[in-house]
Amino acid sequence: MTRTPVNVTVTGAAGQIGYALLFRIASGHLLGPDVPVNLRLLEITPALKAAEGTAMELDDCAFPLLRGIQITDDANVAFDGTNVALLVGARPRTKGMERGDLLEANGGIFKPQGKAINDHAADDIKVLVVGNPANTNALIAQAAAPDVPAERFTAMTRLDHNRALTQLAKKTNSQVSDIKKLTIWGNHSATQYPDIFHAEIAGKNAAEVVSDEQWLADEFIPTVAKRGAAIIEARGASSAASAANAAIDHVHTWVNGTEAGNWASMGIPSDGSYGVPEGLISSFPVTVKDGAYSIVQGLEINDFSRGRIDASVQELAEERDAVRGLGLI
Ligand SMILES: NC(=O)c1ccc[n+]([C@@H]2O[C@H](COP(=O)([O-])OP(=O)(O)OC[C@H]3O[C@@H](n4cnc5c(N)ncnc54)[C@H](O)[C@@H]3O)[C@@H](O)[C@H]2O)c1
Ligand SMILES: O=C(O)C[C@H](O)C(=O)O
Repeated sequence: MTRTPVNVTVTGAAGQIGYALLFRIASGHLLGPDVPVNLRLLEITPALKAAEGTAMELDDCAFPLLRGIQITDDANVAFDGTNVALLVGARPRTKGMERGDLLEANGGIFKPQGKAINDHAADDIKVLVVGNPANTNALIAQAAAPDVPAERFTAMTRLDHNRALTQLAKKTNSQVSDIKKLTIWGNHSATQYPDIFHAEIAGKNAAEVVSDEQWLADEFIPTVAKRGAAIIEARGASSAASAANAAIDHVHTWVNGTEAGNWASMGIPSDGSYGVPEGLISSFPVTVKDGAYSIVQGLEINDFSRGRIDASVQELAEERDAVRGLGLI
């Protein structure tokens, strides 16, 4: 049976994450090896030519699953009938730019894109926001799309999750595949909290295996939370291939589900669980079944974790208040 192609829109398609992402979508890593895709590339007008260059290379790969590529600078066209939207293009913070300026500049991008999704996307639309500040950009887009169920707007903390897996595996001389139930809580920022208290390494409690609170507080958490800045320092550019990989993981999990006995971290609109105010787009542990995620319930949060979750959530609340003050939500 021939399957109907899934429409996947990527914004910022000519950027560095776009370049690392598009080829993996087209080769079947996003949705599965038997799912054909149509790609829609949204860029600003001056970057259309670069996007055309990437599309030429996609053509030259002769990917059997790639059924079409459309390039546009019009969000209404880019999101028409879209099933999966990866919002990567964002305004980076430049020298002298205050946080409020950054939020306002991104509001100018994510508000119209949210509206275009609201007006044109397919009923089953799933949105992943990668462009920073990802959680609050997702909130802006979601607020501009009142006809789309709020839970379809998510923000990426899977890169943080993957970073934490590797740091923990290195510390414990284990394999990343042995580690389950790790959680990123809060914002995709330096305040995020990677939590190993419920994680398991080959079936044993990770915090007990590590048994080193100083390493946790002084090395593990700051290494994971500040990894983006460390990559920028080392590469002279922000993480791209690992960010694209995490975007693939996030959507793949959302569409295909979590494995039994494990969960993933996703930035999602809070339902009030774990004391996170309802509506904030915060990272939680989630399981996914049949294309829908649920927050893992009933985890005991110790004092060490509580203070850190609260601090990151407080930052999210401040960002929400700032964009509310700017009339963006
Ligand atoms: N959530 C995460 O874990 C994570 C990780 C890494 C990077 N990021 C963020 O992802 C974003 C993109 O990173 P990059 O390295 O690809 O940046 P980049 O500067 O290489 O590319 C961004 C692209 O977005 C385009 N763009 C700008 N405004 C647009 C608009 N209105 N519509 C469509 N396209 C638009 C630009 O023309 C550019 O081609 C940044 O905000 C970065 O901070 C997030
Ligand atoms: O682009 C950045 O500021 C860093 C990025 O969010 C990352 O975590 O690598």
